[in-house]
Amino acid sequence: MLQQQLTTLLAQTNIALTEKQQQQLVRYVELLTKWNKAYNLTSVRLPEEMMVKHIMDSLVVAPHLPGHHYIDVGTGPGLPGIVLAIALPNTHFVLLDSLGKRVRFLMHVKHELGLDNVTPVQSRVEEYQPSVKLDGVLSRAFASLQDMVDWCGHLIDHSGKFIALKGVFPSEELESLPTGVKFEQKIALEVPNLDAQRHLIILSKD
Ligand SMILES: C[S@@+](CC[C@H](N)C(=O)[O-])C[C@H]1O[C@@H](n2cnc3c(N)ncnc32)[C@H](O)[C@@H]1O
Repeated sequence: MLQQQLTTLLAQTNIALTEKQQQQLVRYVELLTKWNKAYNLTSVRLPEEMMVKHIMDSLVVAPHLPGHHYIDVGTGPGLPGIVLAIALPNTHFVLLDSLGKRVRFLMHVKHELGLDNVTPVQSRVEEYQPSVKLDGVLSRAFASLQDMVDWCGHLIDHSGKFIALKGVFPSEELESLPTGVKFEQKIALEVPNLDAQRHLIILSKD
């Protein structure tokens, strides 16, 4: 049933996934549903709702990630990082969260899905030092753009990007960006069966 729903949703996008990738996404929703009861991972309880609000909402970011090394800051249960790691198997994602139980869940998902391209890390982002040069810092439901830039500035150099998944276009947040950072691009995202605005906001160092 979840597989059928995923197939129908994917048909409304230009994202092509193999059967294995689709099975991994379905299994991830099953794990989220199972462990949500014990770990309180997301306020979305129903798997069919997760498929739209979490899986598709994260998946539509995949075509907009050039490069091969990203960090998902405040990833929680792995959103968008786990979904993107499934969709982009040649790209590596550090999945960072300060909460131990969420990172334990991510280790379990990594193992269950055989995801070699994710590294779950428990740390406050301000204290984390990447071991490789990162192409971008991703975030979803994490912080204001200003806080994201303040807390994550040390993670990227001038070629890296800050990439935030937002709802309503964050005009006020963009007006109060810290100095040394510039707005590069906004991308309006279409999420099938989701009646809400979604934007990708891309910033870089000035
Ligand atoms: C609202 S949740 C969003 C989770 C996920 N990105 C999503 O879209 O569902 C924010 C997450 O950020 C984490 N977080 C907040 N401040 C943090 C910090 N300074 N460093 C690392 N993680 C942080 C929290 O533990 C929480 O899991």
